Amino acid sequence: MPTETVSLASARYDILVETGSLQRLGQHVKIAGLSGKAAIISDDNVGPLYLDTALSSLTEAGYAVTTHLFPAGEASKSMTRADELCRSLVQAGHDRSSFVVALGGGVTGDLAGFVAAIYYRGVPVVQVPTTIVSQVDSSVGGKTGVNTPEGKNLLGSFHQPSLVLIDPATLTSLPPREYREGFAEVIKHAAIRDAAMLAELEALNPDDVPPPPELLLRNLAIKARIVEDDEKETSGTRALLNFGHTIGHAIEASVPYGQLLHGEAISLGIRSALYLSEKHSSLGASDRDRILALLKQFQLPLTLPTGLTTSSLVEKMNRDKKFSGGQRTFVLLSEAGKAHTSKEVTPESVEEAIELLRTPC
Ligand SMILES: NC(=O)c1ccc[n+]([C@@H]2O[C@H](COP(=O)([O-])OP(=O)(O)OC[C@H]3O[C@@H](n4cnc5c(N)ncnc54)[C@H](O)[C@@H]3O)[C@@H](O)[C@H]2O)c1
Ligand SMILES: O=C(O)C(=O)C[C@@H](O)[C@H](O)[C@H](O)COP(=O)(O)O
Ligand SMILES: [Zn+2]
Repeated sequence: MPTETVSLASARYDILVETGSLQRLGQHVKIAGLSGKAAIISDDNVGPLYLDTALSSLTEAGYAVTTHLFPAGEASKSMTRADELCRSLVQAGHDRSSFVVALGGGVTGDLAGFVAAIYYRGVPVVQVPTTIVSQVDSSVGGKTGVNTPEGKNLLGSFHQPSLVLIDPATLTSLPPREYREGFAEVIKHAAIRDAAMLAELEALNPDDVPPPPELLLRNLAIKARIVEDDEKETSGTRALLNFGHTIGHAIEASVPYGQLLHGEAISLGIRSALYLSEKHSSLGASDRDRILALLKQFQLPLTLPTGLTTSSLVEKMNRDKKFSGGQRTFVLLSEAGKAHTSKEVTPESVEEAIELLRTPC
């Protein structure tokens, strides 16, 4: 089976990508060495579609399984839902020998991963991602957590999965908007590390679902290598995965959670980050236009929703986890495929980069 392995000082795990692999979840979990009772956490869109398959496969492999559903959507990435899920696991008799299976998109992966990170001070988690965002990005690397009204992912923990099992066939049930939003992260990976992949994405028809499994595998491998370099975002390499997120997260958190999908907010953030890259790094207009054209190809938004003031976005942005001790760090491109962090971006440029989003593209 096409596999990537993530090797960290603290953990080593496989990412398996194969059509139909959800039916063999139990076997793969066994090979990964997990024992104990399984708690599958999923949302109420994904549950009705894939819970039976996951449950049967784990049961056939000899696992006792309980299931825990929560309401779909970004608003569920909250401490309240994490608390409810933890209590539901306690009530279902899970103890330190249990493990969590996160079955769903990035919201499920982040929330269930966070539950696993804190449950009885930590139990293993298996990530079974079912969206583009989660298959190429959120299931890999161990960032788990929840939002607060003040900002995205402000509470959380690094908790690496024991296994990531990707079944690209699950993407066929995604509504078109939820399918396309994921390409913001796919394009981000190519933009920061692999200019050649931009051409492959240009050749992709957004209506051909699912995308080639090998493209998913190579795209998530970009993230896996960065995480191996800097697991906990301490040296600066992992911060590159935040390209487009500084302003993007501020926008996402400034409208009611879920109004803008994560990838849609990141598309806006990428437009701003391209502007800053031209102004404060060496990004050329042709690379900028190529990346903007790709975002358009996947019908991602490039203009701000109405009613957001620049000052309120700047205020939200100042809580970004890359900013500390009064130092503002941005991720810029020097050219397509090459990213770096910079502390040179001025407040005036940030305001311009936000104002730009009020103009058509
Ligand atoms: N931890 C990380 O490194 C990381 C990376 C990227 C994004 N994220 C987080 O991921 C979240 C966004 O993830 P997302 O875009 O997958 O959102 P999501 O999990 O909310 O999924 C989007 C929608 O699609 C539905 N859905 C999921 N899979 C489906 C399927 N196969 N068929 C039909 N419907 C399906 C969901 O129920 C939901 O309504 C954000 O909270 C973001 O912050 C985290
Ligand atoms: O894994 C990472 O590191 C990323 O930055 C990936 C991002 O796509 C993702 O949205 C992540 O959750 C953002 O991290 P945060 O630390 O800014 O919350
Ligand atoms: Zn993201």
